[in-house]
Amino acid sequence: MSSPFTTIKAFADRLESQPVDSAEARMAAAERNGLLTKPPGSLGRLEDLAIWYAGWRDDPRPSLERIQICVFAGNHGIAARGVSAFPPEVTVQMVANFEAGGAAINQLARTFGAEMSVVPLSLDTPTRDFTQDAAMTEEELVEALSAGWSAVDPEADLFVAGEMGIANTTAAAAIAAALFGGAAREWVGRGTGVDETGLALKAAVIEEALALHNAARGNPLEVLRCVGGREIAAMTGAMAAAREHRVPVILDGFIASSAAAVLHCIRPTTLDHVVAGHQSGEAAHGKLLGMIEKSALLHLGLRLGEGSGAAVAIGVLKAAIACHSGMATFAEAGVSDA
Ligand SMILES: Cc1cc2ncn([C@H]3O[C@H](COP(=O)(O)O)[C@@H](O)[C@H]3O)c2cc1C
Ligand SMILES: O=C(O)c1cccnc1
Repeated sequence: MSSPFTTIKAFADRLESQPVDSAEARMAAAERNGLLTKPPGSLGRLEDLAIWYAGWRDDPRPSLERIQICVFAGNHGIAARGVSAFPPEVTVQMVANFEAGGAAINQLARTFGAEMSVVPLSLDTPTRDFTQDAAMTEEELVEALSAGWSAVDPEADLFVAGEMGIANTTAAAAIAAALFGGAAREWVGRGTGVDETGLALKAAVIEEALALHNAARGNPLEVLRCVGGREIAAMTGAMAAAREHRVPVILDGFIASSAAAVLHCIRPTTLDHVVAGHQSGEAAHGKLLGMIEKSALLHLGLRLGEGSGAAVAIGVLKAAIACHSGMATFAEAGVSDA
């Protein structure tokens, strides 16, 4: 499927009129939840998850059959500043690993019954070093948003966006700092494992970028263009497309959350179809989730990306839906109600 926009403005306009969930299905699911053979509220967040999912699928007794994980890959000019513990050629090497089935996300996709695809985005042309120039031109941003948009299967019943891009925790932290303010130091983390000097370098690089791109602040898509990356923009486009098709999304870690934050800052309701799968070990992820008003399902200390934390959370959503749609009601089971 191709994307329905060819300009940044047309993408932004598209966000103005996106569908909402089915209140009828959501309310019917809440009613069903109250009839199931368990003390009220005893399945905790699983109950909320099933009801949320039912609303987006327009089905009070939904199932989860067609799960899509899409891993977007991009290269970053900022990698040349030494902000990652790994060299930039790892991005393309990991793409080959995804294609061969050898990465963590391959195993998780198989474990949770998801279809996984990889979308490399102009890997031979890294974004520009955003301390010197905007990371992307307008055309490049539109191309990346479109690639993400087009990657979403409208027939999927759940979508996860993952990413691979050496140095992208620096881009994600720059986006977060530009959108939400605060010192760069508060938004940086160790990514692939940089030391204290590396952390200080990341913060310094981001401060330089914020000074250069100060005019972009207040315009979330311009922030994405100036300090983001192709795979991050693709995740933004994909999450918006999922909303267009009423496909619920499980959000991955810090980098995916920076892509989601762009949508949140355009309008917070653009993330109503999104649930946070996990809180990653990247230092500022908890703070970023707070900014986008999401509370993570899992806290496992993962700090990988690739969609891995979201993939593990698919298991939680499956558990929620299995209970909600499969359990007997008090009347059906002949169990005495309170
Ligand atoms: C082998 C390998 C596999 C990965 N899979 C995801 N990432 C993760 O690490 C990168 C972000 O960290 P930084 O900003 O420090 O470069 C991203 O590619 C992210 O997806 C990986 C990193 C490596 C080295
Ligand atoms: O939270 C993430 O997305 C993350 C953290 C560290 C490295 N790569 C990704």
